[in-house]
Amino acid sequence: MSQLNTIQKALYMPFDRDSWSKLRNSVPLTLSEADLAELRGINERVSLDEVTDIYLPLSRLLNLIIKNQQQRSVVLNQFLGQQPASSPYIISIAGSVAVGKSTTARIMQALLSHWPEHPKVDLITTDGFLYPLDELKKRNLLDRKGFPESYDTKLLVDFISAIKSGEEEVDAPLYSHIIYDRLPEVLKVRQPDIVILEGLNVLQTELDSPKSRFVSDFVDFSIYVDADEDNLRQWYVERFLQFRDSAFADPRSYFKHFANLTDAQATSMATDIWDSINGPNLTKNILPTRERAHLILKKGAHHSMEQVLLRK
Ligand SMILES: Nc1ncnc2c1ncn2[C@@H]1O[C@H](COP(=O)(O)OP(=O)(O)O)[C@@H](O)[C@H]1O
Ligand SMILES: CC(C)(COP(=O)(O)O)[C@@H](O)C(=O)NCCC(=O)O
Repeated sequence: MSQLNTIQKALYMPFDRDSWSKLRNSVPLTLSEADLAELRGINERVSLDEVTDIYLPLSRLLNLIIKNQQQRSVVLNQFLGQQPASSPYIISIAGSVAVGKSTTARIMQALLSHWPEHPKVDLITTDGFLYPLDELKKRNLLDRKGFPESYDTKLLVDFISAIKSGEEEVDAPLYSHIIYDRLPEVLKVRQPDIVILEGLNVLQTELDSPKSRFVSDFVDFSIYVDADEDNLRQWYVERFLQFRDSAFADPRSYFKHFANLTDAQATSMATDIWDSINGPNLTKNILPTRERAHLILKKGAHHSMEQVLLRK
């Protein structure tokens, strides 16, 4: 198990995989292998053991926390003599590029929506809030994608505020890794019970004005998916090689000229992108937000979760 740093010792209770998995307390395994196949994202490596050992206890914990929140609304009802306005429960998932945020988010979405209450769970990714490609070019930010200044943070904060206010319908902008740009269509968010907001920037507080609000002001429970940089670089390179064989081969792909790279060329290009953009962004802007999360999931080699830190 990794050693805790000083701040982690102060704030978190650590669990190794074995002790965390026991906290599942017989939650039924609600996903079949067939369901899992849908969730595996780009490569098919998520194991059923990972879901049982890590994600089912997490689903149980969130179920208890959310039920507790509902109790609070019963208390408020008694106090006010009227039902308080309803608003969705917001879970955020942060972490480096290629750590597996979107895979984690999709597993959580599936598990949470399988609860007996069948909550409506919407998944939003913050890449939709990157400035459109033309705007990034205008601002000379093409080499800074993923850095705080590459996001329209005001749009993101206004969006999450509208969702939390319980507005009937809110539009979420969508990003495409194929065209490397915002899509013309939007996702209509219509009063879900739970929202999972996934992105490397969800715990960040760098905004333009001191009066600004942060995404975290609207988030009820935050998760940081953590891994050592050597693993992250390797997963980034592996995903780049997979993209070369799939997404880059799409004629609409912004990177279609990469489709014919040899393994060695693609590996060297992905390593360069990591070392010049995603690695520095991790060190400067993402990793420093880790200890703001309510829960840290620490992955070891092969995406296997080896430690869970839960806020005391
Ligand atoms: N639990 C997992 N087991 C195996 N592979 C995984 C797992 N989570 C993610 N991956 C793989 O790691 C890479 C990055 O995952 P992804 O979810 O796209 O990351 P992010 O959204 O953080 O950029 C992808 O190739 C994905 O298939
Ligand atoms: C769009 C992103 C900032 C989002 O990160 P992700 O959702 O993959 O974690 C990232 O995938 C990205 O494009 N980074 C810039 C350098 C690169 O092409 O990887």
